[in-house]
This record gives sequence, structure tokens and C-alpha cells, in this order.
Amino acid sequence: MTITIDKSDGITTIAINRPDARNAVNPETARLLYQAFLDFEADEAQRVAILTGTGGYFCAGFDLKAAGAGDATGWMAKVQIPEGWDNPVIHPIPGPMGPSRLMLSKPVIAAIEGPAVAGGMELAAWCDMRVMAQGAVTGVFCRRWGVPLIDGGTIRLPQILGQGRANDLILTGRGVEASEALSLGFANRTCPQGEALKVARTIAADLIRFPQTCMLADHLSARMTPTDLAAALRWEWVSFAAFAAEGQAGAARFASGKGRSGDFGDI
Ligand SMILES: CC(C)(COP(=O)([O-])OP(=O)(O)OC[C@H]1O[C@@H](n2cnc3c(N)ncnc32)[C@H](O)[C@@H]1OP(=O)(O)O)[C@@H](O)C(=O)NCCC(=O)NCCSC(=O)C[C@@H](O)C[N+](C)(C)C
Repeated sequence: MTITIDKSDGITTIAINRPDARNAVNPETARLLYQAFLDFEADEAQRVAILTGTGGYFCAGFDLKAAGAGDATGWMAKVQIPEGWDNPVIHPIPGPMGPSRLMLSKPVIAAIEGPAVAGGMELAAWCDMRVMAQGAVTGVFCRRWGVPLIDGGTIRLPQILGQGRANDLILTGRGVEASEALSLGFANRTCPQGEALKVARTIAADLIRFPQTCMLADHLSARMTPTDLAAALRWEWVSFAAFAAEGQAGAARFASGKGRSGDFGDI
């Protein structure tokens, strides 16, 4: 299985399990993650979820090798606006990274070791809180491949960081380590390397001790920002459909091993 699921003491821990690919998410993994979070939402015995990755990596984003495989007939070149988009509260299909279009009622905490980049950063931003271990890095690394953020990053990063800080990260695609992520407000907690899951579990256990109805109601209210999330998510997708060919070419470049050193001059 490309994900693992553990349920104990009301805490569901869902881990992406493709360490050889730095836990990049391929379409099958996206489906499994989406279903795992739907199951978590439906299971009344489960109160808090933790999203993490195995092997000391959170997630390297979308699987660029899967995306770049073949030619212009690859996954990204076939992007279309899904039917039923007008009501994305619980979208009928997974986002490319899995659960990014789900609005869960219960809290989700990201436990981040190693890279949480590109779509991995978007998954972390989808979570309600983020614990980053020393040595973890986040950033919009997909900038270099011409692959846009379409798992909520363009909406959630400004919400979490503020527009100016989000602009810096979205435009430059630079890497941000745990201590800077804490000062920017992306990380809620930092911890020594190897302890992100332990810290996330401690937070989760604390949340479970509270009366749940009130906590969940406040959690819901806190997400009611003036932003029209539905419109913003739709715009992300429309934009991606327009620029998918560039991302397809970038993914092929990644898969071929070119451009990893930071020289993007031939794009
Ligand atoms: C994560 C990373 C910093 C880790 O560095 P490392 O030095 O620890 O590891 P590595 O040697 O670079 O990679 C180890 C293995 O992991 C693979 N790998 C790493 N990232 C991958 C990826 N995203 N897809 C497929 N394989 C990936 C590498 O190809 C390699 O495979 P190999 O051993 O067979 O050569 C480095 O691998 C890296 O920069 N990876 C690329 C990250 C990146 O730019 N991701 C962008 C994905 S696009 C995206 O996620 C945006 C999203 O919204 C997209 N979409 C719209 C389609 C949903």
C-alpha cells in the first residue's frame, strides 16, 4: 500500500508510504488518501487525524514522473473542469494530491519530517496545524517545473501567511526550513528531527480531552473567512487547465533528470 493507516486512542494517523520517491503522490495514492480522510470523517470514534509520511519525508508533491510519463497524452495534458464543480464542499473527485478539496469537520495535524514541498506543501497547508521537525523544508518547488499549485495552495498560503509572505514563497519557490517556517507562521510548532509525529500525537491527545462539540463549532467558525473559497478553488483549476501543457513539459524535464541543479534556462 502506498499509504498506511493507524487508528489508536481516537487518533487516525495516515502516512504517505512511498519513501523511495520522497512520498510523491501518484494518482493511486491520491485516491487512497482521499478515501482515508473520508473514512476518518465518517468514523465517530476517531477525533483527530495526523497526516505524515514514512522514511523521514513528508511529501515531495505530485509524482512528476507519473505526470511526465509518455508525451502530451500524459495526465496533466488531459485536465478538464470536472462536472459538479459548482459545489466543491465535498468534491466528487479527489484533488490531484488527494484530500485537498475536502472540508472536514474534525482537526487534521501535519507531522512533517524532511521535504514538504510543492503539492506536499499544499497538503500541509490543507491541515489545520503543522509540526515541523528540524531538517524539514517546505516551499513551492513546482515553480521550477512550470507546474502550478492547484490543491488550494494559492488560497491557503495567503490565508496562513498573509499575502506578502505568501507572494515571496509563491513567486520565488524558495525553500524554507523549520525555524523560518515557524517565524512565518507556516509551522505551528517545531521540534527535534524525528519527533514530529510524537509532538503531533501530544497535540491530538490534548484536543481529544476537550468537550468536542464546542471545539468543532469554533473550528468551523474560524474557517469562515470572507474569501470565496469555492470560486478561488475553481479559478486555480481553470488556470491549471490553461497552462497544463507547460507543466507537462516541466514534468518530462524532471523525469529526464534535467533542470534539477537549478538551471532552467532552456525551458
Ligand atoms: C524532494 C526533494 C527536495 C528531495 O531531495 P533528495 O535529495 O532527498 O532526494 P532526490 O535524490 O532528489 O530524490 C530521491 C528520489 O525521489 C524521486 N522524486 C523526488 N521528488 C519526486 C517527485 N515529485 N515525483 C517523482 N519522483 C520524485 C527522485 O526522482 C529520486 O528518484 P530516483 O532515486 O529513482 O532517482 C527533491 O527530490 C525534489 O526537489 N523533488 C521535486 C519536488 C517538486 O518539485 N515537486 C513538484 C511536483 S508538482 C506539485 O506537486 C504541485 C501540484 O499542485 C501539482 N499538481 C497540480 C499536478 C497537483
